[in-house]
Amino acid sequence: MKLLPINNLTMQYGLSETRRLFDSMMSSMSTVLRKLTDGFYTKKLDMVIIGLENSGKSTLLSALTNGHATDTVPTIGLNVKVFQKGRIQMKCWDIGGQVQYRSEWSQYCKGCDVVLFVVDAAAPQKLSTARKELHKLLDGGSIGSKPLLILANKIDIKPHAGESKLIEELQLNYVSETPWLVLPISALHVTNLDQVVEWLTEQGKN
Ligand SMILES: Nc1nc2c(ncn2[C@@H]2O[C@H](COP(=O)(O)OP(=O)(O)OP(=O)(O)O)[C@@H](O)[C@H]2O)c(=O)[nH]1
Ligand SMILES: [Mg+2]
Repeated sequence: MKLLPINNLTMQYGLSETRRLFDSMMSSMSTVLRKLTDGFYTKKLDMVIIGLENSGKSTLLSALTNGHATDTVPTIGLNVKVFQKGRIQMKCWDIGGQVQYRSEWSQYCKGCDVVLFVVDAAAPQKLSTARKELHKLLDGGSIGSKPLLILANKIDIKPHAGESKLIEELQLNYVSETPWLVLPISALHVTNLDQVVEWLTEQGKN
């Protein structure tokens, strides 16, 4: 197409038609530019959610993606979901917590950028098993220096273990190579999930 100067266009098409052509050209250019810059700024973050069965992993994932919890059934194998938070595209692997799926955890930890470990803070009798499973991954080098977020879930149930009890029960004070943080949440009631998103977004920027 031959490009004509604006005054030639005006003579050929009239003022209002020239204006319409000009506006549509500018709008196409800005769409192209926006697509280019969006692609440039969007970052990707791969995460895995692990933890014992019934700790609330799938509830957490549904609350993160939908903004509210939905009914869950025990996960057979795994679920995967992709969702966007700000400029970060997050891909989340939610692996079943029953004994037969735990051997898969280490592979997914190795393949992801960050690890979310969910514990049922209202079930203190399960904390020693959670500790053994977590330390198996830490000692085996599957997490290494990847950021680890420990989510103390079900804080809506009373009583529940507080942060210092969890740190002690999970023996987190001995963990030095892996940067870790404990956050109390209720996936069911969407309590403190804004802090989870904030932490994830921060990791996605790095
Ligand atoms: N009270 C309470 N219940 C919760 C919370 N989060 C999850 N639950 C309940 O805990 C049960 C198990 O939740 P899931 O999300 O399916 O647990 P999961 O960790 O994915 O379990 P697996 O898939 O078997 O490993 C469900 O009945 C949830 O409604 C919470 O914050 N508070
Ligand atoms: Mg599940």
